[in-house]
Amino acid sequence: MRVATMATGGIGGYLAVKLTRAGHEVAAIARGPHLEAIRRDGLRLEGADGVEVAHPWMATDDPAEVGPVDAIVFAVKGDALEAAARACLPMLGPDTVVVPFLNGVEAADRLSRILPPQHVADGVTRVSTTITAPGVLRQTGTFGSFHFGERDNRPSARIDALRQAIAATGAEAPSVDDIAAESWSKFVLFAAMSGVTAAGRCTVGDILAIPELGALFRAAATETEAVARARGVALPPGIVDDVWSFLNSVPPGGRASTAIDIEAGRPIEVEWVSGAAVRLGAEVGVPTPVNAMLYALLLPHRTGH
Ligand SMILES: NC(=O)C1=CN([C@@H]2O[C@H](COP(=O)(O)OP(=O)(O)OC[C@H]3O[C@@H](n4cnc5c(N)ncnc54)[C@H](OP(=O)(O)O)[C@@H]3O)[C@@H](O)[C@H]2O)C=CC1
Ligand SMILES: CC(C)(CO)C(=O)C(=O)O
Repeated sequence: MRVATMATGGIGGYLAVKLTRAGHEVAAIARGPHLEAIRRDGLRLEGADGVEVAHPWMATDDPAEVGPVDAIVFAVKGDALEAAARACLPMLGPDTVVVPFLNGVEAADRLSRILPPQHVADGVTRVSTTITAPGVLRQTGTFGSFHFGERDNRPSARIDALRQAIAATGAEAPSVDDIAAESWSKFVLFAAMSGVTAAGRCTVGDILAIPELGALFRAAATETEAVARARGVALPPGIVDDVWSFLNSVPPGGRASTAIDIEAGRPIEVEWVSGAAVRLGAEVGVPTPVNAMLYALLLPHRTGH
């Protein structure tokens, strides 16, 4: 397949390495020193499968050089979505699928305001990866799953092709019956994990070990579950217990990417995570006081330092 990663950070870079090494033509969209390093040395992933280096088919900051691709793995931070989406336009062919893996539940709607909606699918990932130096990515833990589908859940050859390509690399890419339920299930986890680990400057191990923090996490997750159900999302029963169980698969020192970003002084996605839980709850009359408190505590750090 010909796949573009817009862009080639933690998520896009992880898939760029895996798909390139599996023989696919990957156009890695990146910029600045990160792009220079990828061009010079390739992209290095230090992770669950050891050290893997890949030299993508193309590495560029100009999507017009790439031309139409089969699929775009769309993974930039929430605040960068609009500009990155506009930059994707030259890579759209007649049946190109754009799969967003951003945290939060609003990326597909936001993309559909910029790209022709028939190109936009929806997706969610559970993996923990970060850029540690130009051209270098580090994965924390061993989990790595990618769940995606057409927004109306119809069968789709283009989704199946990308799913098979990712699954063949050893990452999990199961078929998805209800992508909205999948996205919101991750959001129930992530809004709580992001809010608590970033605002509390703590780890998943702390959440599991300190009953007061565990209760805060569960209260935040319970609110987000209520928001989802009020919006008509068919979440599985016991979702808060499920996300609690997921915490046990994260290494004790693990944190949400929001917490890693805040510590590094980078902008954080608070508007699209805790802020979205509050905003989307208010739209359907569901109070979210715990998420509102976490949102308020994180707002001063929104733009990094
Ligand atoms: N990393 C993780 O473990 C997980 C992340 N997610 C979500 O995935 C999304 C992406 O996160 P992640 O991969 O970590 O982000 P990163 O910050 O690692 O990567 C994003 C990259 O996009 C680049 N970029 C942004 N806009 C453009 C552009 N217009 N042209 C070229 N490059 C651009 C950034 O460059 P620059 O630095 O120059 O701005 C950066 O290198 C987020 O919503 C995140 O919450 C979800 C699950 C896990
Ligand atoms: C919680 C986690 C690690 C799961 O993939 C994540 O999404 C993030 O840190 O951004």
